[in-house]
Amino acid sequence: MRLLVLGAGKTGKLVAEVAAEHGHSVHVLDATENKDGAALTHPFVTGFDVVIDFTTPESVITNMRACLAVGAKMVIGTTGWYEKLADMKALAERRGGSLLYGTNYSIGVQKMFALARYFTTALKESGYTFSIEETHHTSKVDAPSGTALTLRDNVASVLGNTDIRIEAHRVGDAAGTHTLIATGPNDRLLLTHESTSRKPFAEGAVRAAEWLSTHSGIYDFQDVVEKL
Ligand SMILES: NC(=O)C1=CN([C@@H]2O[C@H](COP(=O)(O)OP(=O)(O)OC[C@H]3O[C@@H](n4cnc5c(N)ncnc54)[C@H](OP(=O)(O)O)[C@@H]3O)[C@@H](O)[C@H]2O)C=CC1
Ligand SMILES: O=C(O)C1=N[C@H](C(=O)O)C[C@H](O)C1
Repeated sequence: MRLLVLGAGKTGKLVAEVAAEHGHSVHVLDATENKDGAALTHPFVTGFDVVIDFTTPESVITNMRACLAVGAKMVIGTTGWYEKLADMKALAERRGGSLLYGTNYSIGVQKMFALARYFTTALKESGYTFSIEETHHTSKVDAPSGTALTLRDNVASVLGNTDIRIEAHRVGDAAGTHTLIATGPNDRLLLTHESTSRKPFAEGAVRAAEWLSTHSGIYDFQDVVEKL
């Protein structure tokens, strides 16, 4: 597969490494090479099977506008842009582009979402209230994390309301820790996922790109992860 990786930061670099390990041909564009999406011309983008984006909440919108408009297939890892999700879906539909987006490509976190639904179901009738804490590195630009928002959606789908507080912490180089807390009058239950490496994000994103290369449409990673 011919892969274009946008972003050569902490995660983009790992995505390129993993994709090369999987035998794909990989081209990476950093911020200088792709300022304001300048590199994403029609002939350039259509030379790739899938584009993977790990950039910033601002750049990813410009990148999606350029790539989806020419019918490209995109896997989006970047978080913090979801107020534009409906616009991007509409663009992809209009122009025949494919879009697979996910707040967390780690399989462990995807399992946590399923466990969170079970955890909430088991505790909701017993008077517990639910909250979320997330901890990331100090250079993270969005808060709360995309994963915390998806975790909240999973809990809310069981509770029937979104009354779930999220507390965000920024500490050192933390790769990402998410905890769902159920608080009762006399005790607390905690469900925690702690990333000890960024590699699983890259592994999941490359697997998502491999899957998307043979599918068309618009997908949330959590809805297709079991099919990869
Ligand atoms: N869904 C998931 O599983 C995961 C999602 N993420 C998300 O991915 C995003 C990136 O995270 P992370 O790698 O940690 O961040 P980094 O800051 O380490 O990397 C982002 C990189 O993108 C570059 N960049 C900015 N604009 C462009 C552009 N137009 N074209 C190409 N490159 C560009 C930046 O360059 P410069 O610094 O020079 O501006 C930077 O090197 C974040 O939104 C994060 O939340 C992260 C991990 C997992
Ligand atoms: O910025 C990060 O580092 C991460 N971002 C994603 C998020 O916002 O949930 C996924 C992971 O937690 C790492």
